Amino acid sequence: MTADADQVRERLRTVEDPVLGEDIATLGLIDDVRVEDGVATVAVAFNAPYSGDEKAMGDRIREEVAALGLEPNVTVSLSWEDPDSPLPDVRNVVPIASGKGGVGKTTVATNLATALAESGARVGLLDADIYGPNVPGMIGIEAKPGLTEDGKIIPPEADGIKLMSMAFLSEDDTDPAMLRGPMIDKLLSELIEETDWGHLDYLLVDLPPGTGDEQLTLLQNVPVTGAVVVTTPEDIALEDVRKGIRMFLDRGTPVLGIVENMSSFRCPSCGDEHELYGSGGGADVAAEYDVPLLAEIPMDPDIRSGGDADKPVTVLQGTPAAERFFDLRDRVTDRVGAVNRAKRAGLGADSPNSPLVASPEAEAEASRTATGQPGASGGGGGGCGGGAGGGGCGD
Ligand SMILES: Nc1ncnc2c1ncn2[C@@H]1O[C@H](COP(=O)(O)OP(=O)(O)OP(=O)(O)O)[C@@H](O)[C@H]1O
Repeated sequence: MTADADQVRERLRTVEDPVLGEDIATLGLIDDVRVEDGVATVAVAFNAPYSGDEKAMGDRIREEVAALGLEPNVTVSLSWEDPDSPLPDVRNVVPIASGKGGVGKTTVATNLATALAESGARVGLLDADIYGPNVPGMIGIEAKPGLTEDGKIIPPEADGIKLMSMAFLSEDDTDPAMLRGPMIDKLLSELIEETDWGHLDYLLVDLPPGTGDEQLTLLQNVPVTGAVVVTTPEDIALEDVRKGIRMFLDRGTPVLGIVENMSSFRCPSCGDEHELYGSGGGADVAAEYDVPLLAEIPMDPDIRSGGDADKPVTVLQGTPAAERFFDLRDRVTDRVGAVNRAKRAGLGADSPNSPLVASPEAEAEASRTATGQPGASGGGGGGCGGGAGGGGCGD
């Protein structure tokens, strides 16, 4: 006798989520199971294409279905997507931020974009650095955007990455030095919403450095999945990175993790890595806020020459630097997956194993409430409760 949909569902209770610590059925990650003509179609609420964790769970589902004598067909359901999003065809928006300039934010954004595209993901890169839009130079895109019949901007494409940049607007009368808050809001919103991105798995946004208006505009206007915060190991940069992390957490936007760039110097002659500015700073800040340290990228002549030659290092495969960016890609996609699944499962920051982190402000509010002290905010804190159905963090 062939197994029915209920038996398949029951069997899928043996498939554990490697991050959230429970099985995918209990977490509510199975949207639908149908059995027809010996084929079991299982629709899962995964949303991080090319995540190793999600691929592994997909394989486990296939194994269990096959063990019931059925042919597995695993599909990804997107029923939880927010139909009101200005970017309904973009699965994940991931800003790359830094507390201060010059720490390698653009280098990380371009290399991560290239590494994602290399794995087969559909990738967009938005260079939102109003004061120094340098992504087109770094990535080697010379083409200019076009226009669709209905007036949407068509982003130029290179190495599988669709790119929009403030630099494309600089030929008109837009002098960045003259831009003020509302104009920046308008330009950034236009760049995001008026671009015909098509279907994207990941839209990376190279934010301007700092914790000001532009960053907040982005957080208000698009549903951000989670941010990557870039720092160098020096103390001053680490103080800046704290501000950057708090900016996201206070607004209920998940932080995917920290990248410590230029964490050491890779000597091109001997291949050894030497620590120039001390070590462990990025790891300490990551531990302080309970977010992962996603990568420690050395200062590496391959990276600089890659950027200067208009080719990110991940294109120049086989270098030690390129490997670091491939590892970063794998950590980022897994974190994106974990954050989305936690939101879908309704696991807030206070749930064990949740990848979501409460903001320091929300924690302080919670402890004030617990000790009966009057609270400072009337709005219930930032937090990241994240319910199913596309609500919660980052929206
Ligand atoms: N790991 C690295 N090894 C060698 N050079 C690096 C590395 N990271 C960044 N650089 C170089 O440092 C310079 C600054 O990097 P980048 O432009 O990425 O910084 P940024 O944080 O985006 O700066 P800004 O805030 O000014 O936009 C570039 O010339 C880049 O090639």
